[in-house]
Amino acid sequence: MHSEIEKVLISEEEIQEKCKEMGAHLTEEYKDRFPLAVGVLKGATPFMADLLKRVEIHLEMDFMDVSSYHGGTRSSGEVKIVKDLDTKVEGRDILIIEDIIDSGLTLSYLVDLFKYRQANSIKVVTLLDKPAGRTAHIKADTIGFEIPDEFVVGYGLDYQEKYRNLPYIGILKPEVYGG
Ligand SMILES: O=P(O)(O)OC[C@H]1O[C@H](OP(=O)(O)OP(=O)(O)O)[C@H](O)[C@@H]1O
Ligand code: HPA
Ligand SMILES: [Mg+2]
Repeated sequence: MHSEIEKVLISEEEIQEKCKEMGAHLTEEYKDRFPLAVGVLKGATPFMADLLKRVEIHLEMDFMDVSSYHGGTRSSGEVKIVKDLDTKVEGRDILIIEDIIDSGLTLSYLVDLFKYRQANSIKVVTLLDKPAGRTAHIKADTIGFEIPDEFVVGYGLDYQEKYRNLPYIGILKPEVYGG
């Protein structure tokens, strides 16, 4: 698996350090509240697990599965709900947890949905932001790393459902796409 990676963009240590930093920030931001942390399946799961271990307040966790890439390197432009939340959103402080914001279509879909469901507040924390990919006009409130316009894998991010279990963020060798 590692031999298919051309370059490590963000190391495991850098990710863990960032989770500590962002966790401390969220602890402060949500003190005296009971937010609903919404993990966006499947990509956000490693980040959500590491980040929330660093948040020192009570919170509730739930998951939503939306998909638009269907395993490939480009968004289909159509966001589909595969699994909805089990929790009521009305009146809640929603913290959306994402691995990456690229075109922004997934996030803008979710923010609109939670507004419609009458959340009290909606904030977004993302590990990666790829501003060059943006087509929807949307920004995260807390960003771990800004990355260049490259397709990345690892730490939840997939290519054809593979590489999610790498502990770092990397770029694939071009021949991996060619095959
Ligand atoms: O800003 P966007 O262009 O919408 O891209 C970001 C979204 O795309 C990926 O999910 P994907 O739809 O591939 O599902 P997955 O998490 O199951 O891989 C990623 O995990 C984000 O949720
Ligand atoms: O760069 C990416 N890699 C993997 N999945 C993605 N989904 C949006 N952008 C990406
Ligand atoms: Mg994906």
